[in-house]
Amino acid sequence: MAVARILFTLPLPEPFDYAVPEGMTLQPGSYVAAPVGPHDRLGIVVDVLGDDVATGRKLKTVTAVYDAPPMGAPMREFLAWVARYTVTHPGQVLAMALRAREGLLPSPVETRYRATGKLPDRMTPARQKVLEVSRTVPNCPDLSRNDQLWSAVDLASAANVSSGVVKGLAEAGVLEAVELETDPSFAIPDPDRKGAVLTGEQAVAAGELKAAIHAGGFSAFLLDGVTGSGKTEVYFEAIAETLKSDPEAQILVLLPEIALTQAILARFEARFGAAPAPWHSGLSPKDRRRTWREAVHGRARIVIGARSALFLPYRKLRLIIVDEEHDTSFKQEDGVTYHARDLAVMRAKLEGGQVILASATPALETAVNAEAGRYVHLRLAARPGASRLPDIELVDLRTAPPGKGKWLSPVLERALMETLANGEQSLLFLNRRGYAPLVICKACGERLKTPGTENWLTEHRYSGRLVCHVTGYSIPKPTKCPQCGAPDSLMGVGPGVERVAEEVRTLLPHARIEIFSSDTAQGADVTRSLVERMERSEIDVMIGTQIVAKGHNFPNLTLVGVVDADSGLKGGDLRAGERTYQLLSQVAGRAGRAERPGRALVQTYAPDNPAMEALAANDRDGFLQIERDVRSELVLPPFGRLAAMILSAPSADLVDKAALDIAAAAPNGDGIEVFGPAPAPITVLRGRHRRRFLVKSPRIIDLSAYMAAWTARLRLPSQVRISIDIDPYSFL
Ligand SMILES: Nc1ncnc2c1ncn2[C@@H]1O[C@H](COP(=O)(O)OP(=O)(O)OP(=O)(O)O)[C@@H](O)[C@H]1O
Ligand SMILES: [Zn+2]
Repeated sequence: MAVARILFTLPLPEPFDYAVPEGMTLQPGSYVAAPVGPHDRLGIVVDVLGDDVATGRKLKTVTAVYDAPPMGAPMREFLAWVARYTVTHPGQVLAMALRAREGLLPSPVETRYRATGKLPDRMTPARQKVLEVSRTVPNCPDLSRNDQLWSAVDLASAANVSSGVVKGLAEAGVLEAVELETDPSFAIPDPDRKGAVLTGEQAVAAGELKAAIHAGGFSAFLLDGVTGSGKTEVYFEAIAETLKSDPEAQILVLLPEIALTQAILARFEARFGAAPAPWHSGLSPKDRRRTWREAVHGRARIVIGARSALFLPYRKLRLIIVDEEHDTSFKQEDGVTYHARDLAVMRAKLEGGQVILASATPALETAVNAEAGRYVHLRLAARPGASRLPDIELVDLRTAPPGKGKWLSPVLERALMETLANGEQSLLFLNRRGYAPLVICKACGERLKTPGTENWLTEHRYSGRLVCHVTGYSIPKPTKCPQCGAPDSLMGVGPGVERVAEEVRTLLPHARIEIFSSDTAQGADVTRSLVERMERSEIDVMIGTQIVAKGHNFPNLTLVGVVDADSGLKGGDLRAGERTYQLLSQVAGRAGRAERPGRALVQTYAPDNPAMEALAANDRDGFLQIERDVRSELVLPPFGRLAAMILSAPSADLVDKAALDIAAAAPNGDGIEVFGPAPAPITVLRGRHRRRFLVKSPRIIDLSAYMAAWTARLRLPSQVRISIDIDPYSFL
């Protein structure tokens, strides 16, 4: 009797041995169910051993094996690598790969009906009505995909008859029952359809990618092109080449904020004649199960998704594209913390495929890797056709301040009026949702916060509520101060998009104005309609948060105004300058994407900040050079390593006491510095008080191993939880 070593989707430190029953064939990667305690649990086989291992042991037996292609060795290696790197149990990482386990079962089927063309021997008015509604669908091989077929219930209700009539017609052979898969396969993309005629430099970049795909084996590329230079068109060529080179190849495209950028799906469909398989947190359980199953069986050829799509167990992943690779939403901060860009490179390496990191403003980490020759550096310096990069001007708010109670300086006001007069569109960017980011009491000075935390409440006029953007806590706006009881004393301070919209309405009373933020664009339909109206020039001024910054092509947009360029520079974040530069050049890059030239006006109180100077001079490489010098001087990433340990407990006392014990247990290590404990970036989250240690080391040190050794020594009360964040992105 063989023995299977099984890793479960549970936070357990190691796999367990089980007896394989007679007649069951397992191999490494097989998906199985086996008893753990009183229940059957899902797991994968990591190894199959001979019967000598079973000798003298009483083993439980594997219950069932699922009918799915076993998880491949590169994927299993990937999961093990991630567990080690992120200092988590392998079973927890496995659970991320098996998020839609219902996809292990075949698609459910439902019975639908087609009219065969045969007429009933006896016609009645009720039967007549059914025949009028139902369609005569020819019995072709593709029938199982046909969504024009009716279910019995729908057909009966559309014909306004009882379902007995439908049943009778089916028995008489007039209608035929067809079993339809509830989760059909995705249409197969066609790589031979015509793409754009590439410009010279686009063709050079595409040529290098195709050559690498043709040669096979791991390679990594930085596709570095200014906004609107056609990076998407270039990676479409790489996708087409991959599809052509291997009839089973699968391609993963990672995009930030995928749920919000529906336009890209339409672009894929136009290019390949088939919509890609989507994967993101907004999918229904049914769609999730469908994409998961199709990825596992290798039938989803192009998957486009958010960071977690990297953990799908593809059957044959050949190419990964990380679009907007600098985007911080690729960093997962909750649970198993990881950066999808870094993991994408590792996954491609283990799969022996290619990875393309695309950006107009690469992360410093990526730029350094490209310079060191670890990535092939492909550049696109120009926009195709008549389109030019926008001029970026800084508006010094110290010398040209907005009027009292306003947020737009006279320079920006004039530009908005001119743009409207020219029949062109403007975009105002402000990364603050709601009306005002802070509410204070005029009588007593109280700042309204989420109870038990230091998080300010944001005023939302649209909904009449005060909302905490960190915890989600929200209340109707009180009519009197909760602290001193003064009536009508609460006042919103600072600008949010709603307040800026109010100001623009006063300035341009006849303009069509819309707010685009995650509050107004709830759901894919609303988002799509906003984007389409903007594309068709049915909106004159759009006021948006960072969700407008990415991916959109608005041909008639010629003015971008950045309301508060400095907001991202506050706080002691290691990447604050870099992030500000990236976000602002991306927003500015929305202007002038078609024939008409665009410009960007950037309001700032810090025009001599290096990020602002570089932005105005369009000197990205100069900016990266300064960042690089600072970080290498301070031995910060990518020239050194950082890790955080976050501990939390239900009370401040408990967490502070645990922090002392944890500090005392920190192992000594050459060149390793431990800072803290300090309050974590979010001090109180879901009722738990949080503290943080920050660990810094030179590059050559295996910081994951250090953190693992540290946590292994700890014996903590059960109410105290710790989590490790290797290469953290949130500070203070
Ligand atoms: N060779 C070409 N011929 C015609 N149109 C092109 C060509 N290359 C790009 N375009 C068009 O130019 C616009 C910008 O291209 P694309 O979106 O691929 O650029 P991008 O570099 O990915 O932009 P961003 O940095 O904003 O994401 C698109 O509308 C695209 O269809
Ligand atoms: Zn008060």
